[in-house]
Amino acid sequence: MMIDIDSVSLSYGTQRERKEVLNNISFAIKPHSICAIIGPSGCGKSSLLFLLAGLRQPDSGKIVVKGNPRRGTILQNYGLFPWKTVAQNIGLGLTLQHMNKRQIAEKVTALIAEMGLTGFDKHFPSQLSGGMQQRVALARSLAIDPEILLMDEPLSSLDALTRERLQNLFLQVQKNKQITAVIVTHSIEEAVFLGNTIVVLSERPAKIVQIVDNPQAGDLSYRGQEHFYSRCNMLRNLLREDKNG
Ligand SMILES: Nc1ncnc2c1ncn2[C@@H]1O[C@H](COP(=O)(O)OP(=O)(O)OP(=O)(O)O)[C@@H](O)[C@H]1O
Repeated sequence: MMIDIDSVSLSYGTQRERKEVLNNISFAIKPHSICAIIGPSGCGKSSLLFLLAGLRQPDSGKIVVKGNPRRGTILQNYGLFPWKTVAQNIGLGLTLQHMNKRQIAEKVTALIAEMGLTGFDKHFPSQLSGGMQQRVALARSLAIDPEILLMDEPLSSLDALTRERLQNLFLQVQKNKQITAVIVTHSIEEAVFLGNTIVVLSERPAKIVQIVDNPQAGDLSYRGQEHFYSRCNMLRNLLREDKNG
């Protein structure tokens, strides 16, 4: 296993006013696979991603990441710097690693082309559509050649077709570069299309409702298949049962 999440619990607040967010969460993520995390709004998905990114520590339990992989993270709202251009935003991680300027420029140019952003390198984020900003955020996290990519709603607020195009693009990159990815999503279809494993969380405090094995994920033709719809329905029922139950 690449990542082992073992009996993890987390709360916010003080002793007197504790808000329990994650309750005894355990699952494992295989190398080079995609794990989708889905659950009701506010249940604790982003908090779980924060723990995986090492930005926060659990109250109890542990998260073990094998080796010392390079981790790329895309937090909600893409985290782009508005005063930096597309090229500067994408090259940020490399600049921080003190890579030389020529190498950064080469890598950034290649990523800009890969993400279909050619001609926009000198633009600022505010001059781009939401979908383009999300591609910049994806390019920035890919620039450091992450072995693990952690993403919080990276494709939200896109129209359906742009979202599907970016999902396809992401799948191709993830396969080519053998990335282990975790994606937090509100979208049942996205979880089923991308997630080799789908972790279904309950209302807060989030417990595991089910861990769904989804071997067909990663196949670009999956969306059009009968089985895709039955998987989506199964997931919808799991989420609904939890809400009603
Ligand atoms: N730093 C914090 N301090 C206190 N409470 C917090 C903090 N961060 C998140 N919370 C609360 O913890 C709960 C879980 O938040 P989190 O963002 O993890 O949920 P989520 O499932 O990602 O939500 P959404 O689906 O709406 O993005 C929410 O009730 C939120 O208000």
